[in-house]
Amino acid sequence: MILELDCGNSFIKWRVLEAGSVSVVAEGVVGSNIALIESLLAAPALLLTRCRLVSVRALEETNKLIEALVEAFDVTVCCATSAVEMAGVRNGYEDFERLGLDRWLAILGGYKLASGACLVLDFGTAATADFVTADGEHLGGFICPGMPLMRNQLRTHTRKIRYDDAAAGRALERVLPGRTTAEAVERGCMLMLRGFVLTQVELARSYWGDDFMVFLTGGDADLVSDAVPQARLVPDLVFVGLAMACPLS
Ligand SMILES: Nc1ncnc2c1ncn2[C@@H]1O[C@H](COP(=O)(O)OP(=O)(O)O)[C@@H](O)[C@H]1O
Ligand SMILES: CC(C)(COP(=O)(O)O)[C@@H](O)C(=O)NCCC(=O)O
Ligand SMILES: [K+]
Repeated sequence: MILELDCGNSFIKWRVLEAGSVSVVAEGVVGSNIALIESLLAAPALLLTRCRLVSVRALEETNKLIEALVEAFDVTVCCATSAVEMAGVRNGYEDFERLGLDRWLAILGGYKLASGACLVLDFGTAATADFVTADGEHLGGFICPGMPLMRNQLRTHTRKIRYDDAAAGRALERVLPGRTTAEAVERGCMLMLRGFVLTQVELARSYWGDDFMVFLTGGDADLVSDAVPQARLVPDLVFVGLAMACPLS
């Protein structure tokens, strides 16, 4: 079985595939290396032989995780790395290694699924947008704070914005003007993200007319999906690209 990991700034997304197949045997989201190992040990009947991973974390942190995986499961690990060009896509960054690896993999996945021009939007700790033309030219993209960063900035830089997670969860059931602090902040930040999305779609339309696909991914993608009904919500888009960057024969 193959262990796949997407190590973002806030969470590690993991899943296990049957070797030589696309069927997902187990999956989860965890907050730390230790929690990952514990979840994998707790999952029944996993026979891990290989692992592929992408990380936007510091090298030292990623290496610690790899060591822990090798020690616990004796897996062979393949780490996705940057490239100037892959699967028909040319990295648009001046310095290709500076483009976040999660973005690069989501771009590869999006271009493959679209077979044409695409706009890839990822809503994690940060929110990112990336533009790829029909002939595989990555034009670059945009980065702004995602939902967790926006709400935490308000909580830590004001005296009176304080509310708990339960109130935050309830607040997002509707988008009427907020009548509590939780509602006002949670809905305000969500509308910021939706505004970001609409701006990106407008830009893509100015380049390509209606001839492009929009992909939404990342843990908070469902918060914006109503704003772009034409978009495809692909929660595992980074994993699609990961399989392309780390083929395991
Ligand atoms: N099962 C889940 N576990 C944790 N966070 C989740 C989950 N589903 C959605 N989220 C949301 O996803 C966001 C984090 O997105 P993610 O793509 O994992 O970020 P990153 O890649 O930066 O670690 C959080 O704001 C959280 O509210
Ligand atoms: C933009 C990101 C912080 C997004 O990370 P995430 O929200 O998925 O944890 C990450 O892709 C990154 O660290 N990129 C390097 C800078 C860049 O892409 O220009
Ligand atoms: K991510």
